This record gives sequence, C-alpha cells and structure tokens, in this order.
Amino acid sequence: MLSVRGLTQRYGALVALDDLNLDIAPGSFTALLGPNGAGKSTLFQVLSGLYAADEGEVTVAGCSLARQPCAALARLGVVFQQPSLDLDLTVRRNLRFHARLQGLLAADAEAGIAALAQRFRLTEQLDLPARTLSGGQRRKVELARALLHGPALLLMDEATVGLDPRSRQELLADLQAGVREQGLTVLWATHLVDEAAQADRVLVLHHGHLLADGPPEVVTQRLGGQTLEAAFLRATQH
Ligand SMILES: Nc1ncnc2c1ncn2[C@@H]1O[C@H](COP(=O)(O)OP(=O)(O)OP(=O)(O)O)[C@@H](O)[C@H]1O
Repeated sequence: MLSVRGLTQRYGALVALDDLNLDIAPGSFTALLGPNGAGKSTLFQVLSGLYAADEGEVTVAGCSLARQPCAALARLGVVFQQPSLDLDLTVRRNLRFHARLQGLLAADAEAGIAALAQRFRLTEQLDLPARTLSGGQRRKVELARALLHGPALLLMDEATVGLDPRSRQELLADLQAGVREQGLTVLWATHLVDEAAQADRVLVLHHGHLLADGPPEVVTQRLGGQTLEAAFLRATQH
C-alpha cells in the first residue's frame, strides 16, 4: 500500500530522514513511534506531498508520488497534527467542502457523509457549527473528512494531541474497528508509547533512522526492555 525507498530529507545541514526504507501492507494499523524531533512530521509532509523528497522514492497504492502525484495523493487521507476545520461552518459543510475538492459527485458525497457520521456517532452534530463540538468530536470530523473519498492509506499525525484519555481511546478504537471491518490501512504517528502498543506493528524512528520494526512485543524484545516504554526510552535516550 505504501512503499518508501531510500528516502532522505534535509533541512540545510540537518538530516531529518536518513535513507529510510519502509513498506506498509494493506489492512494494517502501523504506529510510527518516535520522540520529539525524530522525523515523524517530516515523513508525513513528504508522504502527503507538502515537500518533494530530496532523495528516494515514495509509492502510494502503486502510484509514484514524484511521477503521478495526483493519482498518488488521491489515494491518501491525512489528519494533520494541527486542527484544520473551519469552525464557523457546520460539520456537514466542512465535509461537503472537502468532497468538492476531491471531485466527488454530490450524491456520493451526501451518502458518504451520512455513513461516516453514523459510523463516528456524529449524525446529531452534522448541522451544528464545528465550533460547538468537543475536541474529540472535532477530531472525528477530521477523520471522517479524511475518509470521505475512500483513500487507500490513512495518515494520522499525532492525532490525539489535546484530547482527554477517553477521547483518545475512542479515536483509536474507531480506527482499529475500521482496519478490522473495512480493511483500512493506517499509519499513525505518535510519541505516546501506550498508543503504539495497541498497533499491529510499531516502527521506532529516532534521528531519522528506523531503530526497530515489528509487533509491539517483538520491538520490545529487540530494543531490550521489560516493557515497550522501557525499551523505547532506552533506545532513544541519546
Ligand atoms: N522547517 C524546518 N526547518 C528546519 N528544521 C526542521 C524543520 N522542521 C523540522 N526540523 C527539524 O527536523 C528534525 C525532525 O523534525 P520533525 O518535526 O519531523 O520531528 P517529529 O518527530 O515530528 O517531532 P515532534 O514530535 O516534535 O513533532 C528535528 O530536528 C527538527 O528540529
């Protein structure tokens, strides 16, 4: 679903991603776990086409980001770290706006909005201004928006920042259900070990390098710790 080959990204002399190689299989929930400054946002910015890669190749659902950018980006759904709803518009109008940008037919957009609102328990909020929703509900609207055009791969960048523990858990559970029941493919960037521990696979990123890759228990063992948290702290202390 996603293939990254030899990806290097620099800011001047700083190498933020260093010859990164990565494959994500369809229908999986992968956590990209890294401390502040590891390169998670940089990777997401390259994957979502905000920056062209300095070196290397990214392919999304078989489409090269460099050679077929429109086709590759159309297969992506992204929830960025920074909230990005128009708070003065209703939830429905936020979603419709995105549907138009993605070129969806009006009837398909309305059906998609209704289905996603039901799935994320937002039906009663559809005609309310986004401003009146809780932080957790706003995030779910952003998630619904990212899924509206049926992307092959969903990128979530530190999507639980600012949410209370219950909303965090709910968002994760909703996504895991999406992976199990709808075959979604999710790449979830986080610096929170408890979130990564719930993924099928954990990629540990530090100083632009992948330190470990595998199910949480395999990564824990490989990095040498009693728990994933202990192993992660040990591996990323310098
Ligand atoms: N626009 C920029 N200009 C210069 N350096 C940058 C820029 N953006 C990020 N960096 C640097 O690149 C490295 C990777 O940063 P990045 O934001 O990708 O990490 P991150 O894992 O997303 O961290 P965080 O969890 O803090 O968001 C860091 O050393 C950071 O200071």
